[in-house]
Amino acid sequence: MSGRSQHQPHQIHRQRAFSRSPDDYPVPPGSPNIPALRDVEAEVERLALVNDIGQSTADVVRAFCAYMREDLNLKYNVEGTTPKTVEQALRAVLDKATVCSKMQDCVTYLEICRNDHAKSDARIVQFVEKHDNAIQDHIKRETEKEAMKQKEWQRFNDLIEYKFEMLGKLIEGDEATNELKKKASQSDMLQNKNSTLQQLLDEATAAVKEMHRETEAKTSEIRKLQGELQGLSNGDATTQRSLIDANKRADQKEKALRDAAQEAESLRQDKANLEAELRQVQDTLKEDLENTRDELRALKNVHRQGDEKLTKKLAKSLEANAKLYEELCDAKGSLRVMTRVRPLLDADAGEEVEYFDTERTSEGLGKVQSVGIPDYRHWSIPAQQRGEEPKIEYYGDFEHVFDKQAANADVFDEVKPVIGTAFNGKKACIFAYGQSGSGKTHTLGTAAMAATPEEGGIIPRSLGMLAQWISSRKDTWSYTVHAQFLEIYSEKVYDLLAGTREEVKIKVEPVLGTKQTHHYADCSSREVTRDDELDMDEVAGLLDTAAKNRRVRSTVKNDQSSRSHSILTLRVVGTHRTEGAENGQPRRTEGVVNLVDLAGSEKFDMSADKTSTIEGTQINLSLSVLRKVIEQMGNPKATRTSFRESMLTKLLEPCLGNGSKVIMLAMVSPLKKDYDETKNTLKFAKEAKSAKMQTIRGPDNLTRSPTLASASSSSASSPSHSSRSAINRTPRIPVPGGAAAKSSPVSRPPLSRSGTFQQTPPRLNTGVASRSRITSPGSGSARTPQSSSLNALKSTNTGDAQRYREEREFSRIGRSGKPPAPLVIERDISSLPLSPSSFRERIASAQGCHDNDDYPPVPRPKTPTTPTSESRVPRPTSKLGRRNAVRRPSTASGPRRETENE
Ligand SMILES: Nc1ncnc2c1ncn2[C@@H]1O[C@H](COP(=O)(O)OP(=O)(O)OP(=O)(O)O)[C@@H](O)[C@H]1O
Repeated sequence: MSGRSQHQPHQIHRQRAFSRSPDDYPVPPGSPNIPALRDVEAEVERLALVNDIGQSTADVVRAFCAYMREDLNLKYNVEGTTPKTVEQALRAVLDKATVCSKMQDCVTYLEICRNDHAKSDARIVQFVEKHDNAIQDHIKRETEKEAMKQKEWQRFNDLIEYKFEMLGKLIEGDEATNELKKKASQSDMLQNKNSTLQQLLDEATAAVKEMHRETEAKTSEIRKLQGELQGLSNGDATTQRSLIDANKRADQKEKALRDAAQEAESLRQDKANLEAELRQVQDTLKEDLENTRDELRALKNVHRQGDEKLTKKLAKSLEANAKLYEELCDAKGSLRVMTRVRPLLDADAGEEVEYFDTERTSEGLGKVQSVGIPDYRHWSIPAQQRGEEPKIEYYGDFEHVFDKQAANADVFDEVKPVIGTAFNGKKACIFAYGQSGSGKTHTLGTAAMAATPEEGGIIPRSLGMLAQWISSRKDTWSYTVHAQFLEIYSEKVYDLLAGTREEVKIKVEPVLGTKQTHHYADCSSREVTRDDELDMDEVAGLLDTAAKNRRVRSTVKNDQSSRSHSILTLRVVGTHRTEGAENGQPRRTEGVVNLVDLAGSEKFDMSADKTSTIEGTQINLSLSVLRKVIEQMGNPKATRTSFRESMLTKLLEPCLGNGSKVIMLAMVSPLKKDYDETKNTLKFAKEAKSAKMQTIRGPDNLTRSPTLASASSSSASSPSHSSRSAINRTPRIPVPGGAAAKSSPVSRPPLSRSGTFQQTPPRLNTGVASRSRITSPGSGSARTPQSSSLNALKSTNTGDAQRYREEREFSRIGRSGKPPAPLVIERDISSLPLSPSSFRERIASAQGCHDNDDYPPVPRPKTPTTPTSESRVPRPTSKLGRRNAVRRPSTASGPRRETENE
């Protein structure tokens, strides 16, 4: 407290000093300490400058110095005071001042704060004062507003109340309206009711009126009746009379009733009589019926006996027919040549037509079947200028000439006797020759597509005939048929029925009893019979497969030109059911038919590509070899044959001789542009025809010694011959298609050690130069001819070809005598599409066209099957007329060509 009280005056003083600079303190003149004090002040300033001391401290020192100066000036204004003392005093003061200054600083700070607070308070007070008024105003205004709101609120409440009041009134009004409406509707109803009641009332009134009227009327009526009654009661004669009449009528009716009763009685009597009569008749009839039944039974027995006799007779007559048939074929010759002129097709529109004369009459011979075409080669220009016609060059006399109106059925009628001989155990071969597009495939029926079954060619018709043949002989014969379909393309052989396109190997086998060898295709054949019937589905499937597999190509002449030769071989083995069965040697026939669709002969085409050129060359080469062979066979001076020069003739070798019946179909185009090829084909046909005249002979006749040839042809019937022959020293494989294939019931050797012929493996290539390969489970690979050569040798000693087959069969089956495993045919034709008119239909349709009893064939009426072609080229009446007529329009719808009159 004392310190504080001490410092209070200083404090006040210092407060004043803060506001002064050192210069404000003047140094009293003459003061000895003054310079030292100045130093202190300077030092303080310096220290303050370098921040060694705080500003407040510096201020304190400065204030103190100033104080001291004053003090000194006041107290020590004496000379002699030493600066050292002053300085020490100053230093002590300074130390004290430092402490003080710190305390002073706090005090000052507090003071400042207090001042600031005071200022703030003042400002606050000022602010409060300043704003207090505004607040007061605001409160005042708010209060006023509140009052107004209260007022408004009051008004609003008043309004609401008013509205509620009005609403209540409105509701009351609605209720009143509804009430009114109800009352209105009630009033309507009442009105309606009222009007209804009124109406009812009106009606009732009217009814009452009516009743009144009626009452009045009744009353008047009653009165009237009363009047009448009065009149009646007076009694009159009229009523009496009517009563008498009524009585009479009643009597009459009674009488009529009595009469009717009498009649009914007599009728009842009649009925009883009739019933008795009927019973009598029935008894008599029953008796008759019984008698008739007995008679019928007796007749049936007689008929059965007759039937059996008839069946036997029929079988005999069938055989006699077949024999006659063969004789007919023999009489007609081994090689028969027929020509067919293709009709015009739509594709031929605009083409110039060749003239054909097919009705040549030869003096002394009557009509002969030949083909005449104008010899344009020798039709010189001067002759043309002179108006001369070209000379007609004739080719023939052929077996038959089918003109453009002939149908496939007509062709088949001509060739079917030959096919029939094959079914009966002979060999037959039908081949179609001609330029590309001339109709070979159409005639043979090998194409996959045929618009209708009726267009079916020789192949489907033959199969139809075969089916008929087998079924009609079912009672007496059992047949097994095997089929093989080969294709020769570029001198390579393929199996058309196989799923693959692998080349078939050609092997050579010796012919039993001869020095001959034959070629055969080493591939499997298909059995097409099942349950003693021709399996039509199987056959149709095979034909479809073959048609699909055959190589065809579009050429200038034909859209679907066959680029290969195809050979369908059918081997028909028949076993008689009874004849010889009792002693184990059933009568057996084995026939082969070959149906050959040759590739089209062609002119060399400069513009053709390499493949076509090679193809064409190969085709022409093989055809020329065939031509050469036929020529050699017809030439008695020929010493050799060219069978081995081409694959075609190699395979056809066995069926072109050795008693085989051959038909050549020479196909020609009707177009003038094909003149050269037509002439060429006709020339070949003419040559073949003359070959027939020389009696066709097989290669044996030409190349073998007469002894061997005869041995070959009669080996089946002369068992001793082979033993005489030198060849019995060499193992030989019998070729049943040779002499052994012939039907020879008498000389048949014992059938087999193991069983019947049904167990014969399906070998096909008998009679043609091919041999089937058999694939059966467990039997391993195909059996080759050499594998059974030992057995063949043994059998050769017996001299019987049939026996050799038996031996071979026996060895194939095995010594155990077990029958062979079933034949397995591996093929997959599921992916092949069926043709629109499938072979099945074509065969079935052909089946209905002929039966087995029509031998010799009855010529069918020649109905044109292609009316368009018929209409295109009408038959000319005269030769010249015909010649001119051939240039008529090619199609009915196509462009017409002017008749060219030369
Ligand atoms: N008699 C015919 N009636 C109706 N059309 C026929 C007749 N002959 C042939 N054709 C038709 O002529 C065309 C050619 O016939 P096809 O294919 O049979 O000739 P091709 O001689 O076999 O020929 P390629 O040797 O080139 O195979 C075919 O469209 C065929 O339908």
